[in-house]
Amino acid sequence: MSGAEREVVIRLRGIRNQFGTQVVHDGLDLDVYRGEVLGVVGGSGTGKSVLLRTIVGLQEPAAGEIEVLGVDARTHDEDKRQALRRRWGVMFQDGALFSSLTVRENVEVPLRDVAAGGAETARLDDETRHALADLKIALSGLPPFAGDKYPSELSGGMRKRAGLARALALDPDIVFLDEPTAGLDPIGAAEFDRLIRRLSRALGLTVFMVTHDLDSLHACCDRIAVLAEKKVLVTGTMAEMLEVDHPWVHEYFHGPRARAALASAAE
Ligand SMILES: Nc1ncnc2c1ncn2[C@@H]1O[C@H](COP(=O)(O)OP(=O)(O)OP(=O)(O)O)[C@@H](O)[C@H]1O
Repeated sequence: MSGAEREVVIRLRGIRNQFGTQVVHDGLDLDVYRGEVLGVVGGSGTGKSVLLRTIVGLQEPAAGEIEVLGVDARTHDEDKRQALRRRWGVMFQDGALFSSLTVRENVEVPLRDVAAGGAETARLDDETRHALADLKIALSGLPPFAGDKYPSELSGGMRKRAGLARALALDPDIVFLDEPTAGLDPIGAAEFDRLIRRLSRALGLTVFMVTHDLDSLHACCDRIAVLAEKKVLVTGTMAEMLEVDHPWVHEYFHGPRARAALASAAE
């Protein structure tokens, strides 16, 4: 399907972010299509995490338009913003789990929030909420016993899966992942990549993934967006990235690590 026929679920236009005199983004545009896994890459400090935070409303841009699922994400209508927030899930780098809650209780947090918001799920009883949480825990590839564990009792990889389970709690249209494979060993990272790919395909999830991991780009991303020069410099498939004539992009996609990732993807 060509880009013109696909549904745009995230549309950014003219985004500007700055901290004091430091301009991180200026005139940044990006379209993300429904059902795709988009990998967002760029040098350190190019503003990948700031971009993610901007889309999910944790960072107010100095300028620009943000449309998510057809809704103006910068609307001042708090009800609209809340309704939109329920349609995406976010997994931060360290999982950002509450350490005093079990994994199941962590996954239940968004389900409780929805109930508190008085939406149609307000009648969720404890048993249903537990069952829904357990479903997301299983979907994220965790064993059933993980639900009763506290985050500190889990491995790094399991904590990430728990963070993913929480991000999936409300059956989101879009999942935002901030460096999901950082800190995982190569086997754990490859398993996580496969999980993301499977979930995206099975659930029709759109995935916005900030990553440094070239293996992940090969294994699970449909498209890649490169941040450089304060904007999205280029978007395209991995094959298209190999053709881009820009010093950072060339070094990144042709350097020794890229060659190793390409070789292992071909195995
Ligand atoms: N809350 C903040 N206050 C001031 N400066 C910030 C803030 N958040 C981010 N920055 C700055 O914005 C720039 C981009 O940060 P960001 O974390 O998005 O980079 P990144 O591309 O994700 O980097 P990395 O790959 O190293 O994680 C950095 O220079 C950072 O110091």
